[in-house]
Amino acid sequence: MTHIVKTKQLTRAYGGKEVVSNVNLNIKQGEIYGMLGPNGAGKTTVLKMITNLVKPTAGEIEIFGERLTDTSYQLLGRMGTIIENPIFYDKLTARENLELHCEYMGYHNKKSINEALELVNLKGIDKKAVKQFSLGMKQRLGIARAILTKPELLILDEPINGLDPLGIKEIRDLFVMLCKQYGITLLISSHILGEIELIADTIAVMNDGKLLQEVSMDHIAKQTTEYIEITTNESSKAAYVLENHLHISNVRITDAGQIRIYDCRIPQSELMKGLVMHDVAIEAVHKKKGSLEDYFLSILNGGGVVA
Ligand SMILES: Nc1ncnc2c1ncn2[C@@H]1O[C@H](COP(=O)(O)OP(=O)(O)OP(=O)(O)O)[C@@H](O)[C@H]1O
Repeated sequence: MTHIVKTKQLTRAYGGKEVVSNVNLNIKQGEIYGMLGPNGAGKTTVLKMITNLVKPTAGEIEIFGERLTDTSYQLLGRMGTIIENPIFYDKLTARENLELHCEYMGYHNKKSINEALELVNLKGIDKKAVKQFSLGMKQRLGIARAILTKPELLILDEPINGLDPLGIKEIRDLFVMLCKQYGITLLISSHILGEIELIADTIAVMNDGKLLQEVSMDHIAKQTTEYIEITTNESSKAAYVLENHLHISNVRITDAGQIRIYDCRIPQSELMKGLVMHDVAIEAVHKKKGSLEDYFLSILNGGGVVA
């Protein structure tokens, strides 16, 4: 599959300290690529390098198959971006802001303003001054501005910051639509897993300037392991019986005192029978699947999940 963005050993240092170290991203055409990591992980710096706002200390960036240089204006013209909070002329209306942007970009297709306003659901209030806009409306206007020139690649830094749940859903649906219907590749950063797990095709996990993992959501779905959870008031005794009498080795007691068995081949009826025979009172037995959150926490904590 063609890669829209590729970074090779991308590195940026400030005052001798690397805030992005040897990052290799591979963003495929037509996908939603989520960059996930806690505040300060280096996500914004990576996005700024990809959009030529910050120069790498070392490494290379390839966009649309071409190497990004100081003079890659054409490549940049094929992208739409929101890096940090979008800034507008507050006294001007939404439409006037978009008209100015078109002029600035040398893009003279006035029809696209209507289309963009419609896509982000701002058509009815395009004549309002931006200073009267809520944060969510400004965010949507930012997206309208970013898609105005019909970019092939949309780069959005924390686009869901500060939105309420309804606003988040609207924006999320918009992203999926832009990707699926318009074939736009989206690169989205976030520090909140829940914001991108529902839409991303691939996720890059960053921490402390490093890329810890680049992994497809399909792969993650297969990796999130199943386990059997037993609820009992006698967890130590239950664990002892499971290990020593039933010879099950992969047993863990959680902080909440529940027992987890990471081998789902053992029939639950057999487990219950064995425990009851050794006088362990059981309240419940369930088969469960590890959450995505567990998976990402294990990556951030240096867990051994390998893509
Ligand atoms: N211009 C700069 N000068 C010095 N340090 C900087 C500069 N820009 C970023 N940094 C530092 O680089 C590190 C990564 O910052 P960056 O903004 O890329 O992280 P982030 O993952 O986007 O987090 P956030 O969501 O908080 O923006 C931080 O420690 C930040 O303080």
